[in-house]
Amino acid sequence: MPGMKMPGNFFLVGLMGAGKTTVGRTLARSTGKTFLDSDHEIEARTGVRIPTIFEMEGEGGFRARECAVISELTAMQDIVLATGGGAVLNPENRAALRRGGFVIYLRASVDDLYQRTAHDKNRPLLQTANPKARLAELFEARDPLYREVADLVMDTSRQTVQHLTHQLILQLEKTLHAHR
Ligand SMILES: Nc1ncnc2c1ncn2[C@@H]1O[C@H](COP(=O)(O)OP(=O)(O)O)[C@@H](O)[C@H]1O
Ligand SMILES: O=C(O)C1=C[C@@H](OP(=O)(O)O)[C@@H](O)[C@H](O)C1
Ligand SMILES: [Mg+2]
Repeated sequence: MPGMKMPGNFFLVGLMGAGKTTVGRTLARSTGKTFLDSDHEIEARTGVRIPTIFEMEGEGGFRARECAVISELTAMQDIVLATGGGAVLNPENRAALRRGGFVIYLRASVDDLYQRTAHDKNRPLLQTANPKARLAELFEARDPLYREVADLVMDTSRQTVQHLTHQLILQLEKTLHAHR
């Protein structure tokens, strides 16, 4: 639905491999909004990739940078923001997300998340002996936090990115219309 205009910001949350970055980009294109990704923003500001930040500053250093970026980006207008999977861990970030826009939780099964992230070396938290077990732990710990901030929960299992984007736009139109 290119050219269709909807008001406000859309923020995507969910685990690694949920499709926040991929779906966020297509959703922005379809709604005429600016696409931003908190991880890309952190990489642009530091000049290094995410794994290097984890190596040099630990997860705590990364989270501090993520919090600063989320605070800034959630105050912008007419954007689609793909957050990093751990952004919801910080209550400040959760408040900023809820305050600044319409929050969409992209949900997927652990099996799907694992398949989508298995060959990617850019997620330091999954560089373990058993990344699938790690994803299952993260799912357990974070699913309630994603639900807490979400205005809309979208199941992404066995759905193409194109189909999901289309479904999302239909859902958003319906929800935003009902709240008018
Ligand atoms: N609905 C989907 N179906 C199949 N593959 C997907 C889907 N969404 C994302 N992917 C793929 O999964 C990988 C991770 O997607 P990404 O957008 O980086 O997730 P996130 O930003 O949530 O970690 C990418 O290779 C992407 O092409
Ligand atoms: O879940 C997490 O804690 C993380 C998710 C990553 O983003 P994606 O969810 O886009 O993979 C990235 O922010 C970092 O590796 C930490
Ligand atoms: Mg991403």
